[in-house]
Amino acid sequence: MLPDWYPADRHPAPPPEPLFNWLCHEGSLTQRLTEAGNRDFRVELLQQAPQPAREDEAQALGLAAGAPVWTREVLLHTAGAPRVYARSVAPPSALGNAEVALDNLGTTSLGHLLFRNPQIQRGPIEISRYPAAWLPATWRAEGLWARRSHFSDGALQLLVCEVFLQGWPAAGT
Ligand SMILES: C=C(O[C@@H]1C=C(C(=O)O)C=C[C@H]1O)C(=O)O
Repeated sequence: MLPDWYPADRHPAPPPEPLFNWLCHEGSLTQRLTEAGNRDFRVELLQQAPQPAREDEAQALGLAAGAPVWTREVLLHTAGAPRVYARSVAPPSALGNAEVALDNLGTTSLGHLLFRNPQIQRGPIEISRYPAAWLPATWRAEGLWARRSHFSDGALQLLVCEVFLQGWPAAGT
C-alpha cells in the first residue's frame, strides 16, 4: 500500500491538534523535541547503510524503484521514550559536500547538519498515514501519522521522513 503523500495544508482529513501542528512544523524537529522533553533528547541510530529505495522514495527522488540509496534510520527520544521514527534516504550520487558529514553523523542529529547550513533548502512538507509494515517491528502501529520533506543544496538531494509514534505529541507540547 503506497500512502498518498498530501501537501500538508490540503490533507483530506487533517489529524487533530497538536499533532497537525507538529506535522507542519517548519523548523527543526530536533529543536522542538528537545524543548518538549526533560533535557533528555537523544538520537538512537538503528541503521545507516545502502538499501534499495522503496517505491515511494524512488518516485520522490526520481529514481528507478529499488535503486540503491544512502539510508539512515533513527529513533528520536525525548521525555523519557522514543517519540519519532525517522528514515532519511539519498541517491549516493547526490550526497554532495555533505557525504563525509552524513557518513559520520552517528548519534548526532541530522537536523544539526541540515539547519545550520543556509545553502540547504527544505521543500514542501507532505503528510500521510504511515504503513505499519514499514516501521521497525517494535514500533509498529496502524494509522500513525508521518511527514516527509526534501532537503537540497543543489548537489545534496535528501528525503527525510518522520513518523510520530503512538502517544506523541503529548497534549500541551
Ligand atoms: C531534519 C531533522 O533531523 C532529525 C534527525 C534525524 C537523524 O538524526 O537522522 C532524522 C530526522 C529528523 O527528525 C530535524 O531535526 O528537523
